[in-house]
Amino acid sequence: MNAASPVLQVTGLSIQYGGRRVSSLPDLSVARGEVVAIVGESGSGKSTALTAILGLLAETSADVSGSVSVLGTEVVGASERTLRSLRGSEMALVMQSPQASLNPTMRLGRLIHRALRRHGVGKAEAAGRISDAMTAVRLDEQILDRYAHEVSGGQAQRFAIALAVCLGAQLIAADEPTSALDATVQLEVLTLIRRLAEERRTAWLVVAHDLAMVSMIADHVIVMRDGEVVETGPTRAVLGDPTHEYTRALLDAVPTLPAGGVGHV
Ligand SMILES: Nc1ncnc2c1ncn2[C@@H]1O[C@H](COP(=O)(O)OP(=O)(O)OP(=O)(O)O)[C@@H](O)[C@H]1O
Repeated sequence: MNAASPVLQVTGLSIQYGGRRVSSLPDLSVARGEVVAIVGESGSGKSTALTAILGLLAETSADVSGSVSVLGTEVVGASERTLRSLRGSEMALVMQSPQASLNPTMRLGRLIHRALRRHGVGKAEAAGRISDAMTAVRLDEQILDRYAHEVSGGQAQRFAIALAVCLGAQLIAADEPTSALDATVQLEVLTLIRRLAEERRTAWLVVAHDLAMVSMIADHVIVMRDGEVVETGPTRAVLGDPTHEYTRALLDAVPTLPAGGVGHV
């Protein structure tokens, strides 16, 4: 692996249930500092692709073929041990509903300390890492004394991202990371994603159905329909001048794109 190698390289990924192909990604790479979005209507196969990339379909009835390489380690067919070592320290998942993804019985501080301990980070180093991650996501450390239900949705989502940053994840996969949040908080989380990509060189793979959001943060976009990629390319090109009628229909369904058209937050 050299610095220019992509963090994530997907080739010929196909996921079937009972012989029916529900998702496929022929070719996808995400480099350091890059945000790639997968868009499409409900049921187009976005989340299935994301979960396969994270190795989360390994113990299910899904038939996964192709190759998913995260920092040079193959995910498809990998042992649970290999997947465990990748999760957290190399790749992390940020879910749609942050509060639901955080253990409700633990204060956030205990939760983050426990995650670090599980990844072999000692107490002395943990304090520095937590403080650095909380600064990165602009959260006050006082929040660590609270439980997940005692913080706002936006704070919980920032905390979920802080957890990934703290563990050193270089690839963060996010499934609809802002759709459970209200509009102003959505913008804050989008700005955070973009900033972490730029400042920390984190690679992001974001599943979304909201094209306005995608236009604000993504460098590249992949448009999926019925389990197949119909269009892919730089965000400005795909959303600014779509070649496929399905992409055009998705764009037509967006009530308002931000003034000035596509561009980063
Ligand atoms: N465990 C499963 N068994 C059988 N089919 C499944 C399973 N999980 C997902 N599917 C099917 O795979 C297809 C793609 O679903 P997926 O959740 O990936 O779509 P999506 O684009 O992420 O949609 P949404 O935005 O609603 O989450 C759907 O037709 C779904 O019914």
